[in-house]
Amino acid sequence: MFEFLKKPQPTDGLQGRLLEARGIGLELSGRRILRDVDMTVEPGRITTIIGPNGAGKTTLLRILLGLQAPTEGRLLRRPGLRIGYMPQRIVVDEVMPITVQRFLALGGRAPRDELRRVLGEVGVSHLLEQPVQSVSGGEMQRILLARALLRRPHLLALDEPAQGVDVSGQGEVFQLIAALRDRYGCGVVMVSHELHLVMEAADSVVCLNQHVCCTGRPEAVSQDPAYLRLFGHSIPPGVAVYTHHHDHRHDLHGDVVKDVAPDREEC
Ligand SMILES: Nc1ncnc2c1ncn2[C@@H]1O[C@H](COP(=O)(O)OP(=O)(O)OP(=O)(O)O)[C@@H](O)[C@H]1O
Repeated sequence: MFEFLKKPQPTDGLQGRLLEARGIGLELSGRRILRDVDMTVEPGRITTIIGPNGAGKTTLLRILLGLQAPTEGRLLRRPGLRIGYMPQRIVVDEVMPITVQRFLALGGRAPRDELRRVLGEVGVSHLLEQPVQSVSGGEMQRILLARALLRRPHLLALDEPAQGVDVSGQGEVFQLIAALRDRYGCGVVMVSHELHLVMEAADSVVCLNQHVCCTGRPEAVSQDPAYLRLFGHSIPPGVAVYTHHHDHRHDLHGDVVKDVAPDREEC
């Protein structure tokens, strides 16, 4: 944990929110990663960060969680906030096979009943004794989600929770997240590329491209000119458009879409 989070964090003006970022910026090795980002995360609401590849979404999430120190701005956190974090990827040792039970217990003490409970909540309690190396990509996402629930979080922070899940299963993952939010009464902050599902499932959307291009309710964001410039279909062929996961290249009107971010200054 970084020193700046060990110091008492200012909580003035949080007004019931779980987290608030004010003017957050990050420069690494002389390169601007984020600038002047304001956003809030509220209890009982799903806030989703979207944006093109390299927009700084994962980095912003890590800053919100205190895993990365910003170089500018202030972060306000509710005192005693318990966070369950599901990272974008996790390295599983192929040489030392461990069961799902052992894997979930790595973070600390957790009774077997508790492990079974969280796995049950995400629909994979049958995997408890299975080697973690043998589970499918979609099952692994659920196991990581279960791991994030172990601390009975006030805030669930999810980095691409539907990554590696086939299209038909992605909707189920989003429904599951909404159900967990209802069950735990927690806030959710997540990063996602599944724009169609985000627009259905989020209470609030932050469209990021180094800075906040637009933010608000999904209906408003999906009509915003900045959003349409980044993701819209009215963009001429050949202009970079991001509608899905970064490994996918999209063919717009026969033109290969380039895998580079659009003009960052203008979103
Ligand atoms: N530790 C680091 N040192 C230098 N540059 C970094 C570091 N971490 C991230 N970056 C850069 O910051 C930018 C934002 O990365 P980040 O992973 O936050 O983007 P993202 O929006 O989550 O992208 P994606 O959609 O591809 O996952 C990238 O250009 C990345 O190379």
